[in-house]
Amino acid sequence: MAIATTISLPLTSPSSRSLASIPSLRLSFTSTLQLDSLPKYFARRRSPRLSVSASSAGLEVTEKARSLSFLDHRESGLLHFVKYHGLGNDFILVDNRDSSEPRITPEQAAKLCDRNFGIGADGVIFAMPGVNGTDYTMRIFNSDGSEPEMCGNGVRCFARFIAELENLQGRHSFTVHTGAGLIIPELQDDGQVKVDMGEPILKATDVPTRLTPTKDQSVVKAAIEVDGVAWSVTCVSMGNPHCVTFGNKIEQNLQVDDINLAAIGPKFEHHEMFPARTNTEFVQVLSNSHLKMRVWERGAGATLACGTGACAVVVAAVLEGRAGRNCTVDLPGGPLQIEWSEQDNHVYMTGPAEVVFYGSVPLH
Ligand SMILES: N[C@@H](CCC[C@H](N)C(=O)O)C(=O)O
Repeated sequence: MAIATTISLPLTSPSSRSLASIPSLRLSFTSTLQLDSLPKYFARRRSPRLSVSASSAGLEVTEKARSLSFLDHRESGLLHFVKYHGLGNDFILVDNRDSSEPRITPEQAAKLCDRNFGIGADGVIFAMPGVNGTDYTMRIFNSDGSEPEMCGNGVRCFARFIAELENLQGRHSFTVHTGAGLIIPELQDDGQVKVDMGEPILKATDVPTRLTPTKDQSVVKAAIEVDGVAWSVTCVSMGNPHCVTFGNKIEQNLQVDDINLAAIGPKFEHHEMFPARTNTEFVQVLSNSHLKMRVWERGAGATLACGTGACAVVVAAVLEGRAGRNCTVDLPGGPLQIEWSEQDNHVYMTGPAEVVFYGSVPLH
């Protein structure tokens, strides 16, 4: 995958004026001593810094020019980011390690996620200081500006982002506080990221769903009418709510390629049985260890992949007796390996995360 770096340039062409005469241009910058793969503004937290001044670059800058920096103004209104994707589920990653407040508002996030007027993404993810003894906190805004508790593909991207930002000193794993509790990603030698996604939540009121529990306190193979059709669903929370279906009254075994997601997805998402809205997974069983799914995400619509969704799908498949605890889940963007461990009841997700490009964007 080619990596493009977006470079912010002054609006005035330097060719028409000498560099030093541009009053707003400040020519000092900092750079890390190590050869970083991220641009200079994503400095490693613990790296010593080397200051390169304007004079060492062979250019003169007046005091006045220093105090009236055009780039300073531009910089202060810029958001530096790295775009990542996990199987086509794409995110704008923001280095927010110096503050527990997201650098941008939900409204700004929604604008940046717009695929025509913004950068284009399914969500914005903030890498923040850890709390309660964890190494980091991850927060995320969906592309509609709502804030989910967790994001599976996002946390793999987050892990790769942190590994670029920080000197992990040989560590391959760290702890991440999320709205879904403690999440532990582990960077593997082959570049994939394995994530301990914690325990699934099955109690109906905690998912949350208003559907009447069918088994203990959980909703397994329950009937729900959506758009005039009786669907069979299992509700699972991976910190965020999921409604998993393998079929309905008309089609007991779904052929997921035939589903009109844009039509049916929003009807599930906003159904009165889901007070916090829901993500919905439509699943086809290919074998005892191989599932195929498409997803309609709460706050983001149809996406190419959903990590928490794939985890919920395997939990639902086990509860419905349709598959074993170790599955390959095919999503439109590619496969994820999911295991629901019998030993610790945790769900483990393994999959890729890739850099797409670096950039800076003015904030409005
Ligand atoms: N794509 C994500 C899930 C993102 C959050 C979701 N849209 C929600 O609102 O719960 C994943 O990979 O898990």
